[in-house]
Amino acid sequence: MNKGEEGGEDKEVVSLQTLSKKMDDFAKARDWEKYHSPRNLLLAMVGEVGELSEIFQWKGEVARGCPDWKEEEKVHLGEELSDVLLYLVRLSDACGVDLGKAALRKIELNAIKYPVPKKTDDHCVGDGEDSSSKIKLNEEN
Ligand SMILES: Nc1ccn([C@H]2C[C@H](O)[C@@H](COP(=O)(O)OP(=O)(O)OP(=O)(O)O)O2)c(=O)n1
Repeated sequence: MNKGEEGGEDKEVVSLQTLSKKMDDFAKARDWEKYHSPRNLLLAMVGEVGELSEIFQWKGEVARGCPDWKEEEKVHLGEELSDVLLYLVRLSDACGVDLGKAALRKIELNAIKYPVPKKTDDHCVGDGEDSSSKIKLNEEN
């Protein structure tokens, strides 16, 4: 773990490598590596996504930042998000995929697929054209 360069002492940057190493140590110490096959890890992760979904089930729309949630609900949310992330990191390792590198590459691909609208397209907002024509303009680029 590294301290954030600009943050204070409490701003720790947690790397994917740190999580990966800790999961590896956790599994080795318990002799659980034999259970951590790609398929098992995928199923475990999907199970945790289900547990994460349960937290949101029947709540209706939730505002960004979950401002109305009780502290214990936020703690529970953090636990379920962590379970998903930890299994995802472990699954990537089990498949020989460098998740950090793959994710950075994917962000670049996303930016190519969904380019930022050109400034000339933006002027149509408030120029009397509706938003559907703006979307059309963007799609033509
Ligand atoms: N074979 C296992 C079992 C657990 N874990 C780790 C990864 C997860 O972070 C967490 C999952 O533990 P549980 O299966 O006990 O799931 P929960 O913590 O969600 O508990 P519960 O399902 O009782 O709410 O433990 C693991 O690496 N390998």
